[in-house]
Formats: sequence, C-alpha cells, structure tokens
Amino acid sequence: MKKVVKFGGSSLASAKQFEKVGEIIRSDKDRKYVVPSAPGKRFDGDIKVTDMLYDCYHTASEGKAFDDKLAAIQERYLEIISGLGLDFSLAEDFKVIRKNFEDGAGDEYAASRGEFLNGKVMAAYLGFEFIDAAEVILFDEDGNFNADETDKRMSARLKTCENAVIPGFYGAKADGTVKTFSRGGSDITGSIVARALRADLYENWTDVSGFLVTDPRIVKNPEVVDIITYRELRELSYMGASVLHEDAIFPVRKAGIPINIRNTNHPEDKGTLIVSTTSQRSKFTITGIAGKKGFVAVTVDKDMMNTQIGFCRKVLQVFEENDISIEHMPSGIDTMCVFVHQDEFQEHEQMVLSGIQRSVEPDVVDVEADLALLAVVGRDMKEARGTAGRIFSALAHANINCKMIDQGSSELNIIIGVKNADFEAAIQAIYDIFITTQL
Ligand SMILES: Nc1ncnc2c1ncn2[C@@H]1O[C@H](COP(=O)(O)OP(=O)(O)O)[C@@H](O)[C@H]1O
Ligand SMILES: N[C@@H](CC(=O)OP(=O)(O)O)C(=O)O
Repeated sequence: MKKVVKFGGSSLASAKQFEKVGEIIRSDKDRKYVVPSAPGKRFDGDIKVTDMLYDCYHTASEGKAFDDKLAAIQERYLEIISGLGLDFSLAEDFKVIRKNFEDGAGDEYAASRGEFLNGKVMAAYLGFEFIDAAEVILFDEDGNFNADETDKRMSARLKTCENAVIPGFYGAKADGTVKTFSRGGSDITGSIVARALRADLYENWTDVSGFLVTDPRIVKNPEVVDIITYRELRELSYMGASVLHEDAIFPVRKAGIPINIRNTNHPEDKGTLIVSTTSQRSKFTITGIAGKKGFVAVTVDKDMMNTQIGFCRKVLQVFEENDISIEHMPSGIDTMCVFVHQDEFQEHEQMVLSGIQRSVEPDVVDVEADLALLAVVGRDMKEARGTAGRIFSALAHANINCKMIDQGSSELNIIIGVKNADFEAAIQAIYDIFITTQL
C-alpha cells in the first residue's frame, strides 16, 4: 500500500505539532510520501509563516529594511528545530533567501519559502529524502499548471526514492521562476503526488476531525460527514468550505484515489472519506452547507424578453467583455438576474450597466450589493421530497428574506441568496432544521 500524507500549517505550527506528525507517520509504514505546508498559527491571533513571508517581501520590495521581519521568520523555524532537538541548520538557506529578496525574486517565490524550509526540516526530522517541488511541479510559460508534464516528471522522480518529503503550495516554470497555487494550495500538491504515485489513499491531515456538515466557525460543533463524493465536496469547497482547496479534487478524481481528511490532534478519529461514488446514504438528507459573502445581483427586466432570441447571450457578453465571471443566473419570463462577485463587478460597474443598456435596451436594470450565496449540497436530495420547502421554512422562521433560489438540474445542490448580514443566521437555521431538529 502507498499512502500520501499532507499536513496543513496547523499541524506543523510548532515542535509539539511536528512530534504528533512524526508519530502519525511512523505508526504506519505505508505513509512514505509527505507533503507539508508552512508553519501555521500556534494560537489565536498568531501569524502564519506564509503571511509573514508576503509581508517581509513587500517591505523588501519597497526598498525598506526587512532584517527584523526575516529574523522573526527564521525564529519560527529555529523554535521547531531546537524543540525537536535536531542537529540541522537553515542558516545557508536564509542567506540565499535574503539575497533573492533584495534582488526582487517576487512574492510567489517569497511565499513558497515557507513550504520549502518546512519541507527541509521535515525531511531532516523523518530521515526522508527532500525533493524540491520546483523540480517536479511544473507550470507553463503563461503560469498555468501543466498537469501532464508534472505527472510524468513526478512519477519518474518518485520511482527513485523509497520515501520523500515534497513541499506543498509551489512549483516552477521551465525557466526556474517559482509559481505558487492559490492560498491553501498545498492540498493540490498532495493530490498531484498521490496521482503520480497511483497511491491507494491520500490522507489530508488538519485540525478538525474530518469534513464537517458546515463551517465550525459559524455553527458550534457541527457533525462530521463520514463519507462524501468528490462532486459534493467540490460544490462545498468551491462555496467556501475551506478545509480542502477546491482544486485538490481533480488529480485524485482522475485516478480514483480516495481522500481521507484526518485530525492531527485526534488521530484515533476516522475522519471523512472522499470517494468518487458510494452506495452509502448520507446520515441526514443533506451532506453539507457552505457559503460565501460578497456578491452583487444585476437584474435586467424587459417585456417579452422570452421572445427575443439571443437576449441572455447579449447580456452575458457584456460581463465577458468586462472580464467578470458569472456565479449564477436565475431567470423568469421577462427578467433575468446575474450574480457576480462584488469586488470584480464594482471595478467595472458603470461599463457593465451602460453596456447592457446599449446591447439590449432593457426596461429596467437593478443592482443589489452585499449579498451572500449559500449552497446546500447532498447526493440524496434528489430522492427526498420537500427539501426546498424545509429550507424556506427554516429561513422564514429565522426571519430571513430569501433573495434567490437556484436548484441545479443534477439536484445535487440548492443555491440560496440572502443578505450578507443574514449569512451566519441562515446557515445556522438550515443546519438546525436538517441536523439538530430534523423537522
Ligand atoms: N465544512 C468544514 N469542515 C471542516 N472544516 C471547515 C469547514 N469549513 C471551514 N472549515 C475550516 O477549515 C479549517 C481547516 O482548514 P485549514 O485552515 O486550511 O487547515 P490546514 O492548516 O490544516 O490546511 C478548520 O479549522 C475549519 O475552521
Ligand atoms: N501555506 C500556504 C499553503 C497551504 O496550503 O497552507 P495550509 O495547508 O496551512 O492551508 C497558505 O497559507 O496558503
């Protein structure tokens, strides 16, 4: 059996956390390939090393003194190295980093050093081989991840070693320029390594006992989901369930490798299994609830819109021309509504509105900002009657005005629009009706 184990920043924030990780790896001989993140927060209010690096590089790039900031980062690693009693030094690496910061190596290079250095510490601690992700995670000239070449290069490289530590979050272009994935991207690296190895399992170790029905920062102690499909998880992580990066599904899904989310602080818990398909029904009608704030709804009304062929296309083209991606588009006979990200939209607001005016001459265009979208997701929802009714009644009882509802044709999810201010209460109300009271 081959298992790839990824440890998040919360699992590697201190020497004590490293020791837990060491025990987990040593307790199972199949755990031979390790993907670490950079050290995360040790306590509430602490700063992740990745954020310290961005900040330090920002200072350096303004031509200001950054020695203190770099020293504080080095101190984080020294604390881990000495806490573990390792005879190992990163002094030479910090000299190189300092020089590269002065030479303007870029903020992606800067951020990637968190994982690079932690990978070195981890390899020294475990006695595993260290593989620099820049050699095996490849990006093309335009900075897009090159999946096929990476798979080839990574598979070939991993064949040469019994065990290895491959730092998460970054790779490089052919010319050596370091590129990072988006935040939380070590999850993607873990998935890429699992695929290259054709591993039996990808374990993703974090600080919660699996994928929870909803965000524990909103609902207290939510239930753990035992088993969830890639599709359900993708819907939920895209909509803000941050435990797993939304793009971490693709490499393992292609290879049919299950992901197991586990808790470094409670390794005895089974966690959540993420699979391509399952005959197991979910414990509740729904599998999970997630959501994001910060959307704008642009509503376009025009009498007899339904008879005008190409109307929707013309409206959507205006968004496309302004480089704005569309999240949802519920529509009626004489009205269509387009949900977009507020930050993307507000930059081009007047261009979009005048563009719509020109291209379809609507009767009314209305814009509403500060909206949130919630996704209620579940593979069993299509079998259950009254799911939407229960959602509406939960929201009505909580005095929340539902701005929009959109059910995908796969019936895997229902998307609900509410005001930003009602976001947390809406999640709690939906959680209560399906899980706490099961009314
Ligand atoms: N549905 C969810 N299930 C589990 N955790 C969630 C969910 N939604 C949000 N989270 C948050 O995700 C956190 C774990 O992700 P992250 O902070 O990226 O961890 P790591 O440092 O291990 O990569 C949890 O501590 C939790 O607060
Ligand atoms: N360290 C990076 C990448 C990452 O995946 O971190 P974590 O596993 O702690 O979410 C970040 O903070 O974004």
